[in-house]
Amino acid sequence: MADDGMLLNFSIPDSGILNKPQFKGGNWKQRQTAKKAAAHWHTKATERLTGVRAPKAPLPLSVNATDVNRTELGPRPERPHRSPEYDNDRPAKRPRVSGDSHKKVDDDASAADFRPHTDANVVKNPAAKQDTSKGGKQIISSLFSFNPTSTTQTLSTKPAEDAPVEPSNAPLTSELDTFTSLGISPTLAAHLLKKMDLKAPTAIQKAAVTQLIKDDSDAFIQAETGSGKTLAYLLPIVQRLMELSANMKKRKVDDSVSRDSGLFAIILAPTRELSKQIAHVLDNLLRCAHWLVATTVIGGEKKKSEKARLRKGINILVATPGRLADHLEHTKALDVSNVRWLVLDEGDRLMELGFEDEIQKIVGNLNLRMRAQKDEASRIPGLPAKRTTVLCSATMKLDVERLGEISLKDAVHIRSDPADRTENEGADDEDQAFLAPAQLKQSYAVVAPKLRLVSLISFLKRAFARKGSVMKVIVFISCADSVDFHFDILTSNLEEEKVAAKDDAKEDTKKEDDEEANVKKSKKKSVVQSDPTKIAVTHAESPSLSPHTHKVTTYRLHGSLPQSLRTSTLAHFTKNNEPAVLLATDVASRGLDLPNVDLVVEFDPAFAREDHLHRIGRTARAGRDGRACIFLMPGCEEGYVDILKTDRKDGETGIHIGRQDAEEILKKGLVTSGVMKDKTEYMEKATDLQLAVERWALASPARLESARRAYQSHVRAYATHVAAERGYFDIKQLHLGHLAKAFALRERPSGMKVPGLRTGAGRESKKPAKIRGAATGANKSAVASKAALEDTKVDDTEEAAKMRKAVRAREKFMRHAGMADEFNLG
Ligand SMILES: Nc1ncnc2c1ncn2[C@@H]1O[C@H](COP(=O)(O)OP(=O)(O)OP(=O)(O)O)[C@@H](O)[C@H]1O
Repeated sequence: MADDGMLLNFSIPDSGILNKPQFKGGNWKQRQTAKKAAAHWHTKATERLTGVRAPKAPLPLSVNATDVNRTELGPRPERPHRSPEYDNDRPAKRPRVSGDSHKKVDDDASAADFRPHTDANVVKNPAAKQDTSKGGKQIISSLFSFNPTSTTQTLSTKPAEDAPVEPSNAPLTSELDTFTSLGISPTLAAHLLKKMDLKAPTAIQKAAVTQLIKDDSDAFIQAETGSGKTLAYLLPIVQRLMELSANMKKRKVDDSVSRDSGLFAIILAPTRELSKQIAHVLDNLLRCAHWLVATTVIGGEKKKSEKARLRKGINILVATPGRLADHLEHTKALDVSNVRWLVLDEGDRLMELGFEDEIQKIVGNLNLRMRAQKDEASRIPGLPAKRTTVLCSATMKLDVERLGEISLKDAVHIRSDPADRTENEGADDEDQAFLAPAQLKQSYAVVAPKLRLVSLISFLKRAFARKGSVMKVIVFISCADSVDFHFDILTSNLEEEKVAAKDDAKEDTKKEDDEEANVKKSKKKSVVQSDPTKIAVTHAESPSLSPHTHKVTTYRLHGSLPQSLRTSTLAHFTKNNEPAVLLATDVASRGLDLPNVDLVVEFDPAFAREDHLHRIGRTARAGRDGRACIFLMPGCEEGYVDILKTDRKDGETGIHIGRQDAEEILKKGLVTSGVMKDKTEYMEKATDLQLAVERWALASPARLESARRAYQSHVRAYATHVAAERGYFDIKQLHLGHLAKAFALRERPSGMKVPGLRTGAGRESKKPAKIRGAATGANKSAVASKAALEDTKVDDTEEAAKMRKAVRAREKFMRHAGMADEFNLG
């Protein structure tokens, strides 16, 4: 019988066509797994039978009649098929067009990074994606996508000139310019030559020594960095005291000057480090006049032992203002009635750090004691009747004038003799003395925020690649937290992290959706290094910077470290004859004379142009060669190059400042073979490095906290550029999401919380009042400062007010960031 047209009409019972299996035995987990597997198999089998796709949850163990009948009505509209990876790969937001990304400054920035990847924007990291395996949302974005483009890229730069430049701060070369020709005694001159290896004076020494030996007028000394200002004021003081001693001997009034004869000279310096350095130069000088005794009183040292030294008798005192004012009030043994020389070194810095009150107190006290002594007529024979005050400062602006009013009377302005210097012809008169040394080779690197960290590592790797080419490097970073973070990164073994990252990448392609496995894997493979920010460690070998041939040591220095540690760190860095890099805040920018510094890197630009000149002045000292490179981000920061160019006039075009791009830095630093396998090799290496750094940070909560802290402090510091320069460093233009990547962070800026410290540094509405205020201020002043820069007629008082405002903002920032100690307030 033909069965054509015959209909089978049966329905499937509610209980399903397949029986629900019973699971017995094993533990709970095994039973659950078996149950799930059976359910899955059951569903698939039913689907095959009925042709209907079962809804995902809850999993039915049977298909009922209604579902079958539905097939007659037409299939239920199906959801589009989603691959298991779909959830991970799906962009969280509509992708923005490349180049837009830097415009939006909130924590959205991070989200903007995770967009569907294409070959064009992703090199290695398979898609910028959210990774939830480590708890909390993480954003793993590509390093090379959506970076802002340089605004000055197309402008051609003048090629570097090979013509040798005459050093501007070197000792004079004329045979007539000797120390004795300036009035220095043959004994002292011989000591300078034989014991200190100083053959001839520098231009500023010639001018200052001649003036200060011949008369007792007050003086204002202004000269460029590394030109020997310390000896310019120390030599005449020691010479005069040696003369005094010789005269006393001749007259047989007394044996000679000894430590009991009284305190004759005080030198005030803004920082403890600088005070110690001055004291060290002085001690070297006094080796030829052993009867003269010098000491230091500086903040951070034990007052009791300082008092004991003062009681024993002192002739020359080097001090920080706070500590000296304290001793004047509380140490009876400190008699200042014989003080005839007062030196205020780094005067602008003294004022910037708010030492005005202390200096006023000190000067008042000295005046009072001198007047009292006049009445007693007990003056040491030969001791000048008048006190000479010498003020050394980079600039003669603003607060320095005020300091001059407090301390100087009819001062002589001492600068390098123009006849000895052929440079600077076009420089304006006021700033003539404060310029970068002529022989210093300057450059700038345009690096997008995401690429900052890998670029820094590459830059340093390249610098130390060949043994002996670069011995010492100083990297300036805006705040202590950031110094700590970068120190931890550079002293960690990132290679091990890279291996772990590669293994993970392979595994990830196999089992991308297995979260549980990922968590276990990351726990197992994360190489747990020593915990960061162990305060006692201030130097360590840097595996990522050390080539096979030699080791590179990384140091850190900032004001939050205990004084003893700072002193020992500087001493270690100074004595180290092997390649070394010092990561430092501006605590190392002023006056410090660290030998053999070949290169200064301003990873974070200075808060003001003057600070920049002081920083780069740590190299190219006393006629030696030196290089300096400043990192700038694409966009408004690039305009800062114009400020750098006005530094020293060189014909009509200004100085030549070389330019480098991140791409070039990464290629040179990471592709060590020198020959790239393909065009993207450097990108792969940079991505590996970045992943290693991120993995390093994720390996311990302490590291993550240190990274967040560094990031937040960095953002805060960014808001404190001086008003006149805030147009170039506009916090509103700062891409916080991209910047977070340079701190190894995979979090949205708004989600960051650092225990006990700052809260949210991302979304504007969530910013702490401090940042909000600063950003708004920055915004307003950006307009004002741009106008100020354009308007050359801005008067001094207006500029002074702006500068004061900026200084106050910076002080506030320092206090807020727990950096009051940054400048060693004595
Ligand atoms: N006449 C000289 N001949 C050779 N070297 C000198 C001479 N005078 C000083 N120096 C060296 O020059 C270096 C810089 O000196 P110093 O620290 O006094 O400079 P400075 O002008 O105070 O710099 P800064 O403005 O950065 O504080 C020191 O290493 C010092 O030994």
